[in-house]
Amino acid sequence: MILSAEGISKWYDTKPILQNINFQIHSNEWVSILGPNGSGKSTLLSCIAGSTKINDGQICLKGKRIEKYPVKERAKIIAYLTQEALPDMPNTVEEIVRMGRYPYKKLNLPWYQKEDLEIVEEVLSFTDTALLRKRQMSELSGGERQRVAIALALAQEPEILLLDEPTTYLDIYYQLTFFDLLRKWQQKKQTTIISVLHDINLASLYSDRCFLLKEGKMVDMGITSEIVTFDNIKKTFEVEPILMDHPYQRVPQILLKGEKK
Ligand SMILES: Nc1ncnc2c1ncn2[C@@H]1O[C@H](COP(=O)(O)OP(=O)(O)OP(=O)(O)O)[C@@H](O)[C@H]1O
Repeated sequence: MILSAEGISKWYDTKPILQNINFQIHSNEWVSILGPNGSGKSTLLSCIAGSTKINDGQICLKGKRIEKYPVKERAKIIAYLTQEALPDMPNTVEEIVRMGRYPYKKLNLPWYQKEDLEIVEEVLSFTDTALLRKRQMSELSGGERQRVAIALALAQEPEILLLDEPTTYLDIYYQLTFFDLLRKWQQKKQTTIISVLHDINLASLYSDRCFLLKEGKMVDMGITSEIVTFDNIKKTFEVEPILMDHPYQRVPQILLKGEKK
């Protein structure tokens, strides 16, 4: 087990945001966190990243409480791609992706060793950002920025990759390319992926397990095909979906009914 949460709760002022959340995540799993707007998904991810302090319970990373890790040590294990796009920085794409190697910088040695530059090349090519390497962030489109942010996270070579709505700015070509790429990366590097997703169909296609959150509580968790059910979707999102079996992948996919004109 690489990560565990025991009875975690979070509140702002007196408002409960996460209530008594428990889970265990194993190495090399892909877990998606699903739930309606405001259900606490991003907060949960931020707590796992160690960026938001919990008020109760504990989160353990490789058997040690997350708050005990020095930031640089934690960054070697966890990369966290937040919902906010990368800010405009006066740097080229290549320089930004190289920043992902910072946690590995050794005292009294230059920032980039040969292996750092090799991994930067690998992620630039993996994320299809090599052609953008000399461009400034301010010159990039939303989707291009998103791919640079992903490249930066991968350059950290994390054992756990936390992704908060990673497809927001991506068209369907890059959504699929990105998820296929992540799966390849996961197989190659044995990465554990935890993603907050709104797209239930993508979650169903790519995740091993799903957590279903509503109003800060865990409604259900388990193997994706057992979580993406009519009853769960209705109960959690208050929408009645049509559930279909994907003709090739044999996983559940949802269709929305909508009103006919
Ligand atoms: N810093 C904060 N201070 C006060 N309340 C907050 C703060 N951050 C989040 N919240 C509240 O916590 C609740 C959960 O927010 P969170 O962003 O975790 O939900 P979410 O499930 O990721 O939502 P979405 O799908 O809309 O992104 C919301 O009601 C939000 O307003």
